[in-house]
Amino acid sequence: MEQSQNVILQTVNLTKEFSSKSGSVQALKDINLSINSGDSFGIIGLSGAGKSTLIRCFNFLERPSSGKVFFQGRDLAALSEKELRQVRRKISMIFQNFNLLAQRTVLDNVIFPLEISGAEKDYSLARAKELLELVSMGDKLNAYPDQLSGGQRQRVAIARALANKPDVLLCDEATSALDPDTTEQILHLLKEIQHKLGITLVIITHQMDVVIKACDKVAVMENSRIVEEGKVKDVFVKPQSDIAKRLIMPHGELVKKIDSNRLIRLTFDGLAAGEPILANLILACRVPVSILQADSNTIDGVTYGQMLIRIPDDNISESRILAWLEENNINYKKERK
Ligand SMILES: Nc1ncnc2c1ncn2[C@@H]1O[C@H](COP(=O)(O)OP(=O)(O)OP(=O)(O)O)[C@@H](O)[C@H]1O
Repeated sequence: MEQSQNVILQTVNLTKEFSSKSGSVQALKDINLSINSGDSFGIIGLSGAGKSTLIRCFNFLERPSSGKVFFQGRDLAALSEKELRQVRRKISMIFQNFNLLAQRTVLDNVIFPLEISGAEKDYSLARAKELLELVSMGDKLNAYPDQLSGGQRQRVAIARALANKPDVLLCDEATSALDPDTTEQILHLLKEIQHKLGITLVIITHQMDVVIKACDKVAVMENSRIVEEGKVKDVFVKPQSDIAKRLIMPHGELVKKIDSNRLIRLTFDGLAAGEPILANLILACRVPVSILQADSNTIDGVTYGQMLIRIPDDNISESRILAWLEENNINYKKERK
């Protein structure tokens, strides 16, 4: 299979079907995805979209029903069990519920995968200590998992996942059980590790915030398919699919509740975000406008924002406003109920 040298993980026409007593479920349909080495790649979707199944196919914890998965150009289906075990060491994983061994200390949890891979004792001890320093858990070597907070447990899980020097770290809702501050710290740690170790991150989440904070690229999943893919800032500023729009600005319920059909959503990029767009619009068009919801985020040091506004309920005001938005190159979309 031809692929760019930079591609580390690739799926080609990947499908996965589960059979159960109540019938079969198509968890993945025709997934074609290429992840480059060093990327921080987000996969976002609502519950049941197929994200976990997809990430589990990346290291063959789940075998595809059809299609291919390539890791560093190697077709995983063609590997022996032994080769697959070696590949799995290079594609490690962290989880929402941390999956630490409760009877082992922090240090022994990190040593565990090194024991399994047959590493020498002295090396394992030194490597585990070094990794626990890296995740700021060097002072908790002898603690047990149930003596730690969620954020600390995830730090230990990250250290453990790095033990065998993986090329890819798969993160399955790794921050979903954490509070917002701890989430931020863990995402910061993951980014730091990505830069320091040159590792590829694949982050599964249902939260757009996580993608914005930690990823450069994103694929949006819905009903077992990838419906949109691109750089995070492009998807954030101009989401194409309805599901991406919902995930970015979940105002569907709000729009339904508002007694007006004259709603406009503005999306603006870094250049415009600092400018008083609304004040300028009101001054230029001489119409009252109210903000119903506003949200902005900083990606790569540039602010991107969205705003849902209500405009007066008459055609003249509306056409004046739309003309002004066009003239000023501001992205907008009329929202319908
Ligand atoms: N082992 C299994 N047996 C049967 N059905 C399964 C199995 N694993 C997943 N599914 C089904 O496949 C679909 C996709 O599930 P998956 O867990 O991949 O979605 P998800 O996007 O990760 O959602 P969540 O965040 O809720 O886990 C769902 O309909 C789910 O019920």
